[in-house]
Amino acid sequence: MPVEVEIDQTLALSERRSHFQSQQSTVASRRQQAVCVRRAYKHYGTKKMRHIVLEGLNMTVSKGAIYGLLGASGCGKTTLLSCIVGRRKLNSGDIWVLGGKPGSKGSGVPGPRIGYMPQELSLYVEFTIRETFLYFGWVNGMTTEEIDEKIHFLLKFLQLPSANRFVKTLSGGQQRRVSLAAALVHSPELLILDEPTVGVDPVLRQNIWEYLIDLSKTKKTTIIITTHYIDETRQANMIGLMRGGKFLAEQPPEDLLAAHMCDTLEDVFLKLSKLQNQGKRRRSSYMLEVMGPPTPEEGPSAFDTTSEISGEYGDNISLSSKDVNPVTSTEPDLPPEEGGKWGLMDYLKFLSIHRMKAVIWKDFLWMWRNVPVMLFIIGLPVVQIILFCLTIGRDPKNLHLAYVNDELNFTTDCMPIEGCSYDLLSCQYLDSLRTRTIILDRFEFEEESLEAVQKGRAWGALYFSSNYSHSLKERLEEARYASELIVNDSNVIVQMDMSNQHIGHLLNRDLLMSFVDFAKKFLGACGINPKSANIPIRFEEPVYGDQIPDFTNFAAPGVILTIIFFLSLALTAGSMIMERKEGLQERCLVLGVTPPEILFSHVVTQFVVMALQTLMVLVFSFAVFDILCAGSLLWVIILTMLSGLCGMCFGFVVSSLCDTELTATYFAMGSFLPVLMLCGICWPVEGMHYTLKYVSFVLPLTFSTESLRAILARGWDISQPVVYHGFVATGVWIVVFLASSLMVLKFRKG
Ligand SMILES: Nc1ncnc2c1ncn2[C@@H]1O[C@H](COP(=O)(O)OP(=O)(O)OP(=O)(O)O)[C@@H](O)[C@H]1O
Repeated sequence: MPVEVEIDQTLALSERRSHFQSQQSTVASRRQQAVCVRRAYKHYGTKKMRHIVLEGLNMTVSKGAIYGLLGASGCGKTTLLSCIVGRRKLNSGDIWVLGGKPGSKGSGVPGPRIGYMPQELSLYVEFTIRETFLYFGWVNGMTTEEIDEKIHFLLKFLQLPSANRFVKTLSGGQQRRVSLAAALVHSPELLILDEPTVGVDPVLRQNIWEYLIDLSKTKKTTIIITTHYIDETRQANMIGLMRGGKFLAEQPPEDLLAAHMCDTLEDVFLKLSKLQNQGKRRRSSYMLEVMGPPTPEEGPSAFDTTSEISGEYGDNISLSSKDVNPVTSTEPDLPPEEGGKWGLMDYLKFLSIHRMKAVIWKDFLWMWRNVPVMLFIIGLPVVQIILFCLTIGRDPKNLHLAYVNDELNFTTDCMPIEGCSYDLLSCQYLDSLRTRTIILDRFEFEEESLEAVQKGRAWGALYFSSNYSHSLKERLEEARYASELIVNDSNVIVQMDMSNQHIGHLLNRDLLMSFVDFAKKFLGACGINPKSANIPIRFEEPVYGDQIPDFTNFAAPGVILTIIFFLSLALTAGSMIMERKEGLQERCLVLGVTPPEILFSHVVTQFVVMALQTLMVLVFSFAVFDILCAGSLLWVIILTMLSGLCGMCFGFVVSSLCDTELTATYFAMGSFLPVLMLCGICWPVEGMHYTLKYVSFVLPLTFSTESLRAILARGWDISQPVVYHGFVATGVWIVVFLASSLMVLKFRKG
């Protein structure tokens, strides 16, 4: 049957026209509605790959109405709801919610005027039911007594088990009911429920609907509900049928059924979808079908396309002017129409104590419920510092050196020699080498000892000629008259494997120092001043540090700061991304918790963890492994904690930029090595390519590492520029990271 005939049979032309003509509205009248959406346009993706989700959509939800938002999966319902609660922005078009523009100053949206049950569970499953209600109630400014009163009713009504049951131990359906209850707990003016009846048995589903109807009648609560059980929305006052981001219709259910002569709303949806597919549902043609042509008196402007009709713009048969609960003069004052821009002072003013308390309590409770995870997080830096102290900077021991000593027959060994003896000086030198934990492997021929080095069995080959002792004696006694042959034969010939810089340098040092030791001992025994064995440069006690500097002490400041910085980064980014992925952050933001409140509560809770990590790391570094600390421990603690705070703030940036743990991990890993290499942690900045030095100066750990090194090795205090530069630079980075993450959190909501 043709469409126009169908509709003619159900609604008289004059009646239909009256519905449409009453739709003319002004901004003032739109603001009187609970929700009013006009010409909403929203797309995702880039210009090339644009995915249009809402296309000129109009929607009107009267105060106190139950509005069923129906449509196939992916048609844009959740997107529309996110725009309504102020968590996404339209690309164009207008939305008024409870009289104000969502997200504008003074609109109260997002905020406790709204109760939002998202599609995902969005609950802390480690909490009990009561703790869940306490959290949502406190965020919304309720007292514990008020919440407890409400819990009793909600548990009974939603057939939930004991309030002390953990959410994770509930069935899927029970968990969704807890989520629904969390949206109801503070009795909001506008309830937005995204598929609240999934997994709920038919009897309970009917109870929920009855409760919603009661709420809308007695408390004038406006309810927008999406569901896949289309026919349950017969009980709604108004239905919006959405398809492909457009409204096929926006009418009371009984009118829809009557107009399309269907028994079920599913049939209506199917019928309208077919019409849309045939391209018939264009406003220009369909308006004529529904309303008839304008009379000569009305003129062509009667159906002016800019006039106000709810439903899909230019593509609807809305009768939404049928107010369910007409607005009366007793309505509360409307928020300012244009809220104005949020300034810094507004943010500070909106740091609410009760919300901060609730969020901080929630974060601590989460930690308490995840004790093994927290122990791991606190224990991890300890393991890392232990590994560092046990592995990095210690001198390699038991290195092999091959030698050939032609002063001896291969069958005879060096015998101990006491006193001033010029015999077998090679043996005396070798004894001195052995005291340095070097393993000496004797070979008969030079080729064999060289082969041992070539095959990697020894780090160097030493050769003593057959008249080594004699030549050395001659060289000492004849000095300037010593012949070339004498000088050559008195040398120990050394061929090293220098492929490993550290080991090569260490053995070179040991070979030289062992010779000095041997010479001193020998000269002393022969009544000559042993000091004459020293090279003629006298190294006095160093001003700072030890005569033989230790790589552990050099690397420790950078390593301590890196451990604390990156573990704080990981903890913060991880927990923020987890909250966002599970919809917990979104739910929090819809309730009016502001980004600064989320950040500050994370700072407070994670600061405690970071302080414990710092304490453990410092105890192990200085008390257990005796890393040099010549300066004040107080400055060390403050600087380390500041670096941890800086890492946390960097974690905020990472988590606000990355959507998944994987991208955050790549981000963190990608920044780890550059920081390690460029911040002077494992090699002095002075050795870098000069362009990289400038890069190094704008990285967060460069100044702090230098500062900590100066405190630990030189014992300097905060009055020294090198030291206070580290504190100032870290403070600046904290501010930069915090500000950047706040900006990203504010603007990155689609
Ligand atoms: N952040 C996003 N980026 C890109 N596309 C998105 C994003 N969010 C949603 N979409 C797309 O927009 C369309 C509408 O999604 P939306 O979640 O609003 O649908 P829906 O009607 O709520 O679906 P369902 O009933 O399955 O929840 C979908 O095609 C989805 O893939």
